[in-house]
Amino acid sequence: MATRRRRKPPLQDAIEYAARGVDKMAELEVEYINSFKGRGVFAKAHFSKGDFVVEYRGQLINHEESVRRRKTYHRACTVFMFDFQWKEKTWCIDATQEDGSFGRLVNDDHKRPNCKMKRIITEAKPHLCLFALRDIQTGEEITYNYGGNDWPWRKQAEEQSCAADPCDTEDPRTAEKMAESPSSSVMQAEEQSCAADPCDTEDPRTAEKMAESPSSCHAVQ
Ligand SMILES: C[S@@+](CC[C@H](N)C(=O)[O-])C[C@H]1O[C@@H](n2cnc3c(N)ncnc32)[C@H](O)[C@@H]1O
Repeated sequence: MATRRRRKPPLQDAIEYAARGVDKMAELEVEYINSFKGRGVFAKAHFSKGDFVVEYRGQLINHEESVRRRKTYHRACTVFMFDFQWKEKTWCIDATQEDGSFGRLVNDDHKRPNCKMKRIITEAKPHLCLFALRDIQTGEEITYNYGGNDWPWRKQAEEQSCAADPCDTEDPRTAEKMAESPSSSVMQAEEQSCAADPCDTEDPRTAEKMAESPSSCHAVQ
């Protein structure tokens, strides 16, 4: 009789990947989509609702340092800086470096995202991880809602979908709109809790650390 492999609790899975600093290479791939969206991350395997998908990896820096860096970076790069709350302070994952990691290449979908960004704590450090909001089929693009409402590409995507010619030609307005983009990210991360997924078994280290942090959602505004 065939035995079904027991699914690893998603929080435990995320903690292990975060500790190793690697991505799910067998289950994810990066593809170039078009000149409007750039690259994106796609599922090479099925993900079940609640699964850990990928970490938004980068340098963990404090608020002062993120303010300083934002002044020096090109504005288009600041979209790779993800602010979040931890221990009643604002922190930032700076993923501006092209380091080959997948999380930084996940695109925004504010209408029908298939993942949600959550904060986990392991080894006394916060990590931002994407978890599946629903089952994700092989071939689907991994997306999450960056939050906010004024990301330039959202308006442009609507304009494009109304346009008669949907062909993929470079739009000079993109660069302009990117330059107008907000200088600080308004993406959102909430804490991954075991209650969110009844399949999770509690990691004592994490639970302990999570208890230290505020229990509310971590809206980044
Ligand atoms: C964090 S990066 C994501 C990876 C990016 N696509 C790339 O190739 O480097 C965010 C950038 O991706 C693009 N992007 C993200 N979501 C998008 C969407 N839904 N439609 C169009 N462009 C999007 C925007 O240019 C944005 O500045």
